[in-house]
Amino acid sequence: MSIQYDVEQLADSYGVADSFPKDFGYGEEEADIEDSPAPSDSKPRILLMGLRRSGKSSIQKVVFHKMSPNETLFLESTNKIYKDDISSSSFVNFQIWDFPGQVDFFDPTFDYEMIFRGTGALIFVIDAQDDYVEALGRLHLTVSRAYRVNPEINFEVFIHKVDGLSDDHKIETQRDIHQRANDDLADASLEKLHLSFYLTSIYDHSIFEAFSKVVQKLIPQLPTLENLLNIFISNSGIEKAFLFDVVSKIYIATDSSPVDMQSYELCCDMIDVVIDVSCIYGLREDGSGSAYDKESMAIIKLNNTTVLYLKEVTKFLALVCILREESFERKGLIDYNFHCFRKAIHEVFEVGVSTQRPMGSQAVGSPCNKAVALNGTPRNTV
Ligand SMILES: Nc1nc2c(ncn2[C@@H]2O[C@H](COP(=O)(O)OP(=O)(O)OP(=O)(O)O)[C@@H](O)[C@H]2O)c(=O)[nH]1
Repeated sequence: MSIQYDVEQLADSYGVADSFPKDFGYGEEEADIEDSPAPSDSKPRILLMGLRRSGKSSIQKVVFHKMSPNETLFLESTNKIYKDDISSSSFVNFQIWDFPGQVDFFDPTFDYEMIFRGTGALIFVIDAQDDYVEALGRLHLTVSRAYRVNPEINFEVFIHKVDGLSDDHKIETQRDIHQRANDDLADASLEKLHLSFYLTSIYDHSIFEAFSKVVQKLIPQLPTLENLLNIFISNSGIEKAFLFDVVSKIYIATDSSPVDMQSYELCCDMIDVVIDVSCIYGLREDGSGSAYDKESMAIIKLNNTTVLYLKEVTKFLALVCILREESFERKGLIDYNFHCFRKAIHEVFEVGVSTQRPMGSQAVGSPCNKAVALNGTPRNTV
């Protein structure tokens, strides 16, 4: 039995008009994209805002630059907006803007309208170990201003540094912040402004999980990716599958069964192991080559009859699956289904690329044929 028919049909029938991501693989498109990248300022943004020392730079460094959490203790205070373009190394085709806590961005010389107009998500970081009354005031001011400029922004609140709190305290803090923030919005007649809350810490996987959810909301192809994963796992006897952005360990999609933190952590750890081993033993003698390429795959058998299976999907994406040992006996079937799945994923994004380039004349990412949608995701103007 194979899933070839289903997934191909799905990919074919999916009229992708969006260009996310700009670069998903190898070959021709890549050269064009490299040749004419979109001006970095026109890329959709994820803003990191919050009071001083709330942990904004640490989040960005840990998630996108592999900084170890302990090293963040030595981070200096940010004193100007730091724009981080991570799209060259990651599937996540966004700019992350880290704001210095002390800047008054409502200063008249500060063009906040321009900033909010091109924003996909605004992450407001609140230090849960500190008194958060001032932070709540600033949260309200920030989101209400941003909402007036661009109501399509996703507003995400990271209740951060929860590693220092007991489980009960965490829940109580979240409830209290949720209640007060929404009361403030109701008082300002902004009930339509929706805030999403996450408990996060850089000392565990919660920050990666929260960032995954933020990024997923900005991926127009998400429902298709989920469908493909559902079809793949149900036809292959797999229990859970994540499509990972390898560099950041953000999962950009998973099947529709619930995510439990332990499975996610296991898969993250597997990516670390594969990349670390590959960096040490996988490169050529002169140090050339890549730690992650088309050949990348790994199988880890755990002592509880669970198997972890990782395979390369695109230059930036890996599929990591969790399955029982007995299902893994049908590895041939799984590999065949994976082959179809991989092809479908490439097609999903290829459709987006080809609809962007009539007669091959326009490079993907060219500002001429791409606009930023209201929610900040790249959108085809044709
Ligand atoms: N316990 C704990 N400490 C954290 C966490 N995240 C960040 N920190 C610490 O918080 C301090 C401030 O972090 P920064 O990332 O510099 O904060 P910031 O919001 O960028 O600060 P400004 O640049 O001044 O706006 C550092 O000492 C970090 O180590 C966390 O999840 N848990």
